[in-house]
Amino acid sequence: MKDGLSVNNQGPISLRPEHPQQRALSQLVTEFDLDLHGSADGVEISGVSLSSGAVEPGDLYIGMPGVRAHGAAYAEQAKERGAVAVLTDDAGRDLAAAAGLPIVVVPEPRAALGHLAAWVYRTAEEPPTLFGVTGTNGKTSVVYLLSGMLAQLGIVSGLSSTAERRIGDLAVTSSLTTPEASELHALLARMRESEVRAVAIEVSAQALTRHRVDGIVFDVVGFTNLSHDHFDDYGDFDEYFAAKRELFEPDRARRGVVTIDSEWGGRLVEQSRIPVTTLTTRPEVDADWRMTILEETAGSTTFRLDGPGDRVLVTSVPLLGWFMAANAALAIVMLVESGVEFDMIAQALERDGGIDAYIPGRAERISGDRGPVVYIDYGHSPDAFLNTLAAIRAVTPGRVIMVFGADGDRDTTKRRDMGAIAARGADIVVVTDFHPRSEDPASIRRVLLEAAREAAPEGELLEVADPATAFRAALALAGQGDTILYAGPGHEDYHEVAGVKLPYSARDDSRDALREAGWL
Ligand SMILES: CC(=O)N[C@H]1[C@@H](OP(=O)(O)OP(=O)(O)OC[C@H]2O[C@@H](n3ccc(=O)[nH]c3=O)[C@H](O)[C@@H]2O)O[C@H](CO)[C@@H](O)[C@@H]1O[C@H](C)C(=O)N[C@@H](C)C(=O)N[C@H](CCC(=O)O)C(=O)O
Ligand SMILES: Nc1ncnc2c1ncn2[C@@H]1O[C@H](COP(=O)(O)OP(=O)(O)OP(=O)(O)O)[C@@H](O)[C@H]1O
Repeated sequence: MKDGLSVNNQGPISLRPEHPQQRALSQLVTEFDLDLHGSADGVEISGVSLSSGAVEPGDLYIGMPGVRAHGAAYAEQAKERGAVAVLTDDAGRDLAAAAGLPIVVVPEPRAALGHLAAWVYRTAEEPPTLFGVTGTNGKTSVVYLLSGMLAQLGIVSGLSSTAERRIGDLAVTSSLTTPEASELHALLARMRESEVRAVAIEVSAQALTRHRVDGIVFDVVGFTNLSHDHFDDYGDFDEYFAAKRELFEPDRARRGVVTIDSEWGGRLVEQSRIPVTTLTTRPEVDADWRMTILEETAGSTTFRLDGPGDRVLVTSVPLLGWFMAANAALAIVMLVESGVEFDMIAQALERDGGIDAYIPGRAERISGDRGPVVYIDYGHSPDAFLNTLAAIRAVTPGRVIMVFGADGDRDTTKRRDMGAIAARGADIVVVTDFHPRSEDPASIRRVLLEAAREAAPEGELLEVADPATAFRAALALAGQGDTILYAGPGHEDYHEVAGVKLPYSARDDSRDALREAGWL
């Protein structure tokens, strides 16, 4: 494949090693004491894939049971693309038989995948410094802030986030927040080829529940916060928290940094079984590290970080909102916990006049010097709305206009809170569609509109189904001094309606709208 990029028919391109090493299937079977059917003689594996469309020659194809299909049913397709063996469960053995490849049977392929992929790609041998970030909001931001500061420190780094997987200038768009373990270990192997010395990885609750980070021991893990999201996957806060807490276990990480602004941070410190350092942004909370906001503007946030042993640093992030400073502080403490000298960090940031980081689609300002300020954001939870709206209000002399929707086929219980928070925090609310997927878009809008109307009966409320038209409606109402927050689409380049991904980039289209209006 061109430049070592592989095409996956179920998602975007993924990064795999350009010079894969071969390992004998027989050795894998012995090392993991696996149940082999067929002969492993002379079979050499050079990669692992769980999607038939992403298989490359030499791959071990993982036939995994899924929600819609059993992956073993695609074993013949995998063979056509060059798979040399199949790993599946009991139910998959017969399904995969027609491919005529050696079959390894394990009770639960997903649970075996991480460790097998680590072995095939040799990612446990001399790994780079590994940072993992979890929490409801702020993961992507912390990962980019870590990556930005690592570059400022002269350390070659890579990252895996909801937006992109990135190695230096090479970036591919992500489909999942945390990739499946086969893809993650392939990415790490590719990073090793590029002599990456540190990697920042966003770890979702689903990744922990679904074994996507198995086979990895993080050097430092960080926790941002926990608020209402993903109650479709986890029944309540306790279950959701328990999934995230997994990252703070000795088999997953060596040290942790926990933001203890919320009750959940405190609980994590109590329950964590690895050594943790604490961070707060709240004056009344006692913690090892403290972040204090010094100045907030529309384009940057200046803060002070105080740590043990009279360590003090004053710096800024080129991003909106106290929470971005909190994310930056977390990233700095994670660097310190990984062994980087605090003074070196302070010197690099002072030399460069602050933290150098660009985060695609996170409160990203797309407007120019004239006209309303416009931010495109990825926030899609009540807490993200609350924080971003408060940050915008603090720097907006005029009116705050918010455009948003709620995604279909995802946690429906957060919608009313999203509608109410938007109506209370903005002067004008424009409810639009945002990935309705298989749901009726009008019903989603109705819930948001009703909640918004109840929360702010006097507020100005518009309903515009089409996102591009909705943004233009907001822009028509905005002038100099006003701010538009378009929350939801962030970095994304599609709008998913009834199972079809239609091309739509809120960033590009909204820039076009600003041009049409003469503001750019
Ligand atoms: C509910 C869930 O976790 N689904 C994941 C699951 O899909 P599935 O069970 O439906 O798979 P399936 O379609 O039945 O197929 C079964 C198997 O056959 C394989 N197959 C299928 C068809 C084919 O032609 N060839 C083939 O090989 C598939 O690769 C799969 O291994 O396995 C797929 C392959 O890895 C994942 O992409 C998919 O994640 C979906 C897209 C998803 O939305 N997951 C969400 C819940 C998620 O993980 N989100 C978190 C958090 C995000 C956040 O913080 O906001 C994340 O980390 O992204
Ligand atoms: N520390 C924080 N506390 C509260 N809200 C935050 C914080 N950091 C970011 N946010 C809000 O959440 C939005 C999403 O940020 P970010 O993408 O970094 O989070 P995330 O955890 O990666 O979410 P996802 O996994 O869905 O991408 C931001 O645009 C902002 O509105």
